[in-house]
Formats: sequence, C-alpha cells, structure tokens
Amino acid sequence: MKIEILSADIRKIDRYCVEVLGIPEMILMESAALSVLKNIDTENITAITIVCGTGNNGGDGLALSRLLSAEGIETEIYIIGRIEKMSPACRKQYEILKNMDMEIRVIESPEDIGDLEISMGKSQMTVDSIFGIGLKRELNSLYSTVLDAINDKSGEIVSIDVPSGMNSDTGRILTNCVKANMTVSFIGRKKGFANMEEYTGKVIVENIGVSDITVKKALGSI
Ligand SMILES: NC(=O)C1=CN([C@@H]2O[C@H](COP(=O)(O)OP(=O)(O)OC[C@H]3O[C@@H](n4cnc5c(N)ncnc54)[C@H](O)[C@@H]3O)[C@@H](O)[C@H]2O)[C@H](O)CC1
Ligand SMILES: [K+]
Repeated sequence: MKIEILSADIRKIDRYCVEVLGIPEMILMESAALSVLKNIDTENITAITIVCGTGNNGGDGLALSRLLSAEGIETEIYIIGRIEKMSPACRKQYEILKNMDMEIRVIESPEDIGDLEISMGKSQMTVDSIFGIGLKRELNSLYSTVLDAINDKSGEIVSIDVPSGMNSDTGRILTNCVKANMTVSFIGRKKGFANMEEYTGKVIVENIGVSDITVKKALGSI
C-alpha cells in the first residue's frame, strides 16, 4: 500500500482478516516473519541476536528466530519483560521454540543485560522486535536501558514493523528509541515515520499477504 497508515487502521485490517476472511492470526504472524526474513541477507550473515517484547511484535521476532535458525543462522534469542504478560500469539511462538529445545533468555531487570550486550556485540545483526504499533506509554528503566544497549552494541539493526520506542501514529519518541538501519513494516508505511529516518533507517513495506482490495474493504473505502 502506498498510503500512510495509522495503528487504528491496522487493527481494523487485522480484525477483518481474522474475523471476516478467516485467516488465523498465526498465519499473519508467519507471513510477517517470512517477509522480514526475505529482507535479510542470509547468505552473508552467520549470527543474529533477536530481542523480543511480549506482545505480537515480540511474537513476530520469535517466529523469525525459528525461520533464521532453519536457514542455518546462529540465533540468540532474548525476551524483555515477564513471560506471564505475553499476548496469546506470542506465547504460542514461545511454546513452539521451547518444544524445539531452542534456548531463550528472559531479562526482567536492567541489571541483567550483560549477556545480551555481549551477544549483540558479537552478532552481525540485531533484530528489534520489542514494540510495534502497540507502544503507548513512557518506557520503564528496563526497556529504556535495553533500547540504548541495542543502539550502542549492535552491528546492523533491523526493526520489525516500527523502531521500538516510537509512537507509530505520531513519530513521537516515548523515552528513547532504536536507531535502525532498516525497518520492515507491514501493510502500509506508518504515519509517524515521516521525517524520522534517523530512527527507521530504510523503510520497506511488506503486504504480508493482505491485498490492497482487502485493505480497502477492511477500512470501508469500497
Ligand atoms: N496486520 C499486521 O500489521 C500484523 C502485525 N503484527 C505485529 O503485531 C504488532 C502489534 O502487536 P501488539 O501486541 O498489539 O503490540 P506490540 O507488540 O507493539 O506491544 C504491545 C505490548 O507491549 C506492552 N507495552 C506497550 N507499551 C509499553 C511500555 N511503555 N512499557 C512496557 N510495555 C509496554 C503492552 O502491554 C503489550 O504487552 C505489530 O506491530 C506487528 O509487529 C502481527 O504479528 C501480524 C499482523
Ligand atoms: K520493533
């Protein structure tokens, strides 16, 4: 879609896809993860650190971890926040990785980011899947410390959907924000990205299998 889009529109499109068209949420998430994978140079990258939140943006990152590891890439997976707070789809992705015996580290306190910093320092790429369109309030010290560490320690940074820390509707930086080299954003370019290239890097929009006609029907414009 060439239009700039608000989070409320994305929510409407999501609901339409799930409730009217019958596309399961996990399929949308898998398509989202596959579309990020498509934009990663898997031929030349051997190690990636994936930093996930507990909402569906985090779920995208967990699904991507599985896909990257199937490509033979060494993945180090971190979840920031409490497992109990996971959205249902994020939890399903977490359980799949657990069933596969993949190692996942959980960070609940800013004092515990040492291993994450080492991991980002030795990986060629960090994937930021902490917050997407669901970020609303100011960040606590755990999240703001992790976002600063991502900027300080990473090689290349790829943000999923939105650079974590930015309100995707307004572009406002809530506390601090990931400075990505590339943001792979879903369905449409988020309205808040205007003049925010310092944080978004190059923006790539992927349709995750949702056609322009579906978008128009979901938004009631046809
Ligand atoms: N159709 C699509 O575009 C699809 C998008 N997908 C991805 O889903 C996210 C949106 O997921 P959602 O769960 O609604 O929100 P987030 O993951 O961005 O974050 C919500 C999570 O974070 C907590 N939270 C919010 N603000 C704060 C804060 N300041 N401090 C701490 N915690 C905070 C909140 O409570 C929630 O737990 C979208 O961006 C895409 O990446 C789908 O996967 C596919 C369809
Ligand atoms: K993100």
